Amino acid sequence: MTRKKVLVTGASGMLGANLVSQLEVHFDVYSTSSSDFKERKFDKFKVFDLNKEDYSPLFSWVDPDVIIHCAAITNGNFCQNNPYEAFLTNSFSCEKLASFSNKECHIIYISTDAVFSPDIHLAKESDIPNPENIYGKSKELGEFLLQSSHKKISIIRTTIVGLNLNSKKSGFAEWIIRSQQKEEKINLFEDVLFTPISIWRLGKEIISLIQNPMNRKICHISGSEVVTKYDFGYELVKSLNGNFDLLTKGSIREFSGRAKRSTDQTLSCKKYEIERSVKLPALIETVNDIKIKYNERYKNWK
Ligand SMILES: NC(=O)C1=CN([C@@H]2O[C@H](COP(=O)(O)OP(=O)(O)OC[C@H]3O[C@@H](n4cnc5c(N)ncnc54)[C@H](OP(=O)(O)O)[C@@H]3O)[C@@H](O)[C@H]2O)C=CC1
Ligand SMILES: Cc1cn([C@H]2C[C@H](O)[C@@H](COP(=O)(O)OP(=O)(O)O[C@H]3O[C@@H](C)C(=O)[C@@H](O)[C@H]3O)O2)c(=O)[nH]c1=O
Repeated sequence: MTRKKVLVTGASGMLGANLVSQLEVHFDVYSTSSSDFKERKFDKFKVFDLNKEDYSPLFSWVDPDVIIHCAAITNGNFCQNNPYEAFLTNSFSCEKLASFSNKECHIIYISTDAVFSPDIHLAKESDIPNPENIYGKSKELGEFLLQSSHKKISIIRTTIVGLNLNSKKSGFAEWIIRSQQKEEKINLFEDVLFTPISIWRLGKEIISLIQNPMNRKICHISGSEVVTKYDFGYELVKSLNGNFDLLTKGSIREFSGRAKRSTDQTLSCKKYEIERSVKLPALIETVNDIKIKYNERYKNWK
């Protein structure tokens, strides 16, 4: 049987780069992003700016059966100050991927908890989005454009944590790890709730969705446990035998001069768990995934 052709966008980013190696075991994987990176091990990669109008160079290079659309501007403050760029990249790329790909192509769009407002605890797929900031609005519009496209689509709303293969990038978990290495104190929000899932665990669910797609267009796939950003940092530092004295409990309210963020970023994944007969991970499993990957890559974290 021929392997499905899968195109991953955002392949130099945290999720995309790791996803390519996970997907390669099962599919014929092509990938793209707006820049290359020195740690890239996979081939069939093309630099392509999704802000361009004409996607023919990308689709004459590959005619995918499935697209996993991970590319986005994820810096919330940048999006707030540059709404044109945020909508162009995060929203209108969806419309262009839909119109340039073949009729049968299945588009999986990685969306976010940030489409919801803090009024909703454990947001369900049936809840109405009401984003707090431009980043969230741009992802909501991306969802809308795909839903209006008449293509086969899956929108995954998630809250990912993980490690970057690309050394030019750094996410939430790396920020905590680096602060430990540099012995610098950091303030972790005690008043922001989320339901984190590791990028590798999400990758497994994405593989299963490619092999056995859902009938629903939107699904929530995140961790099963509600924790604060402080709880996450505490567990991560504990699992790596780090120094808790460097972690301070802080409040998002003390953080001025940045785009507004929701204080409740939690997603309910009950529907997905029931439909797919899976148990999504609790905090300890998510932290353990990071620990395993960190030790694999760097042998010893200090
Ligand atoms: N990180 C998080 O906390 C969360 C992320 N998400 C969603 O998950 C997805 C993956 O996130 P994550 O891996 O963290 O993102 P990253 O910021 O790590 O990576 C974003 C990727 O998008 C690419 N990109 C940005 N602009 C363009 C463009 N104009 N043309 C082509 N490629 C572009 C980047 O390329 P380059 O390297 O060249 O900049 C990079 O490869 C995103 O859609 C995000 O909205 C959802 C919930 C939480
Ligand atoms: C969580 C946190 C952040 N910060 C600071 C440092 C950190 O780099 C910066 C941004 O925080 P975050 O990384 O949590 O970013 P933030 O934009 O809040 O998080 C979001 O990311 C985007 C991409 C999403 O899609 C959302 O789901 C959401 O997880 O705020 C703290 O000082 N303390 C904290 O406890």
